[in-house]
Amino acid sequence: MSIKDSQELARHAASIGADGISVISPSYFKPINADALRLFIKEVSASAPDLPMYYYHLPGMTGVALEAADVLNGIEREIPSFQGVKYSGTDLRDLGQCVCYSQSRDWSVLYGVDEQLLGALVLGVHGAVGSTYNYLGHIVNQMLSAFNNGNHTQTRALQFGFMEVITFARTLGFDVSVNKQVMSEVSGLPMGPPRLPLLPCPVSKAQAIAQKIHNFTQGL
Ligand SMILES: CC(=O)N[C@@H]([C@@H](O)[C@H](O)[C@H](O)CO)[C@@H](O)CC(=O)C(=O)O
Repeated sequence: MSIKDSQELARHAASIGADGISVISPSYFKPINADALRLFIKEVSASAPDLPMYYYHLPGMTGVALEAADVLNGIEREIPSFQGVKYSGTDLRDLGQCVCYSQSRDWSVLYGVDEQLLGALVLGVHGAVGSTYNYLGHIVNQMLSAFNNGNHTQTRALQFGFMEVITFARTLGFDVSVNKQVMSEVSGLPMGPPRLPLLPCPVSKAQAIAQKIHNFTQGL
């Protein structure tokens, strides 16, 4: 996504009354350091200065593995509307530093690696946004309740269930198109094909994953 496209989308979000905006790193021409990425986020934010801004850290997709904690460092001085980060990386030390930095600034840190949410909860994240919650949302809610009630045994058991489902899906090949087909299988609502270059997922693959999800949720 170019800076001009991002700014246009930010202006559009403001014009339709959105509650906030979120920016991922550009992934074709990549920022060479955290300062460059912070400047990019600042320029996008300037197109919608009244909207809360979140940095969406998604290194697996963008290929930009800069530490999110470095991006956050001092960002409030450049972007007054900055409100937090969605962290979809697996580096729990970097995540922990983001949570630590956010505490005194009253920002939100949301976690996005569903198979290791528990580690992030222990570090103090404020919420979770993940693709598997499209069909396992009621289970992650149970997990959050168990965690908040101090029931470590149940929290772990539910996290292990997520791990088992996602590991199984990965052995078959798990990407956005597979996930979309799994959503169709689980919900019964046809979601349609993915956009190119993603290819449609064979129905049998999605059905096998949906069966695994069924076994997990029925076994609780
Ligand atoms: C790289 C990726 O797609 N991560 C997912 C996870 O929910 C992920 O699918 C899940 O943890 C399984 O690995 C989300 O963090 C990202 C996501 O849902 C999105 O941006 O649409």
